[in-house]
Amino acid sequence: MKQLEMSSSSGRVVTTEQQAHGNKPQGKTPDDLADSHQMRLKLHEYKKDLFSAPPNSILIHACNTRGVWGSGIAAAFRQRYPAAFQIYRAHCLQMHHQRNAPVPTGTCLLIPPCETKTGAASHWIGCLFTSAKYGRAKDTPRTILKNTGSAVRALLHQVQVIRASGEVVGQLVMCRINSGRFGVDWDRTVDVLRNVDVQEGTVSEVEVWSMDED
Ligand SMILES: Nc1ncnc2c1ncn2[C@@H]1O[C@H](COP(=O)(O)OP(=O)(O)OC[C@H]2O[C@H](OP(=O)(O)O)[C@H](O)[C@@H]2O)[C@@H](O)[C@H]1O
Repeated sequence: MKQLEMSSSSGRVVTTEQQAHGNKPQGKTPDDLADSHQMRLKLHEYKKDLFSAPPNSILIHACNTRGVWGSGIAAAFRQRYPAAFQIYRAHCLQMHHQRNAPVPTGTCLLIPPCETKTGAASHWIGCLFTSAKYGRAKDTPRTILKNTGSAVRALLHQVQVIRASGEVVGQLVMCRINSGRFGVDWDRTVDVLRNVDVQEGTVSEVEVWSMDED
């Protein structure tokens, strides 16, 4: 069940899941107090073209684990970043094995700027594996949302490690992941993203750039 935070009459924050199960704790437990101090990922939404992000930004999109950037924004990525596509494809088809050991969903592949064509943008590309397959065989919205939380946590961790190594990694810029071909309402993905826990002093903000009409 979707966990929506809502205030009870006593002012304590409970979840719809607790309500559904008649679980009505009386006061704040130590876990609750720790949780209330937990920082969450901040999202800032803009009406902008993702591909116009500044050099070294990380452009983030949702991917299947089958090595296909076939349509939607993935196809635009394949056209603009053919070298990055080859890295994604090798990750899916050579580093992993489709049948025996596919790329685990809920993980992320972060591809450094690698295009050599004159004029190519120097963007990192963050591939969030939110569904195993694509098209009619895509995962259910519930599974895609679960995978999204894990994949974003994995991405934030990778960015932190890379920055610590001294590499230049700019801002994180995401499209409205899952909201097109994967068929998940954008608002549901926003709920998941806003619940991703972050640590102080680490990456804690993501910009969403989309040209979609609201
Ligand atoms: N050309 C373009 N330029 C700029 N923005 C564009 C655009 N085209 C669409 N958008 C927007 O980008 C957001 C996400 O919409 P998308 O449908 O792309 O992605 P998604 O995350 O739901 O699904 C991922 C699966 O889509 C593909 O599937 P296939 O392989 O073909 O099966 C992949 O491979 C994955 O597997 C929405 O806001 C769209 O308005």
